[in-house]
Amino acid sequence: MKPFTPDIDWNEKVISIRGLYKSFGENRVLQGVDLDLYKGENIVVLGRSGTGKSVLIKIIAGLLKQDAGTVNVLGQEVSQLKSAELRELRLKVGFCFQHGALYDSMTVGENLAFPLTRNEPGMKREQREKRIEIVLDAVGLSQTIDQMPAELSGGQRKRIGIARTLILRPEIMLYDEPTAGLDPITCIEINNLINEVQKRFKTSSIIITHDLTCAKATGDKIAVLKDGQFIKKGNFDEVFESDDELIREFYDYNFIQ
Ligand SMILES: Nc1ncnc2c1ncn2[C@@H]1O[C@H](COP(=O)(O)OP(=O)(O)OP(=O)(O)O)[C@@H](O)[C@H]1O
Repeated sequence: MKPFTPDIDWNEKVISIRGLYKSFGENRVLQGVDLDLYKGENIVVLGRSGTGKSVLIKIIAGLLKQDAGTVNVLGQEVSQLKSAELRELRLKVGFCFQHGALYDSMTVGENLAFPLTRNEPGMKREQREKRIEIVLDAVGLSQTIDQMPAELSGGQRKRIGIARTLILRPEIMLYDEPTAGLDPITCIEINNLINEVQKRFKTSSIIITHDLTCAKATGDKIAVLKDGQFIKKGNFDEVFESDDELIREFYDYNFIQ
């Protein structure tokens, strides 16, 4: 299990969700979700494919609108924000997409510079280069600055995707399936990186996954999503020491298949 994280501030919630509902036509995806993320905490949202994990983080990032319920992020009610306010908030909420979402025609350095030139146009070139240096160092890939994304391995692309999110210095990181499609050793490296980012950049994170090894390594808390609701929350041992049939089923599914 992940060692105790001393830096969590239990007095400050950075995300607070109450009574969240979201359907697509007849497909009722989220049916009364409550969740609190504290400053400095990593929460893993665990659930099988199609349970609504991505929908949840897209609502948090203001990319989708809920049908009912409240989503408070860094003190602001996301659904009430005007588009300029939402843009401001999104700079503080970094979204790490499943496939890294890098631009194939740009070098790694250009991919990293892009969010800065777009969102902080007044920034001096040296400052931009310094920021790029810092995030590349943080993900351990300084040597790739002039490479094209096609020349990188899957794991390296994920790292650069994380660096590109970090470059705007977000307070919250949302990781969408960070270990999907990676071999077990690379998964461990990504899990370690997520924990290093938490420590070094003082971020609070929601990590969505169906990878129990990732959940165990990165989650200060695990929240298991099933049938549109969280059926269990707690640290890894609290969740998985349970005799609850739904939890056992999920555990067995991960380790047997
Ligand atoms: N924009 C959309 N329009 C219609 N249905 C959607 C939309 N986005 C998601 N859904 C549906 O919502 C459900 C949950 O999708 P979601 O992508 O959140 O699952 P997930 O838990 O992240 O799964 P996975 O682990 O496979 O990524 C699915 O049934 C999906 O088809």
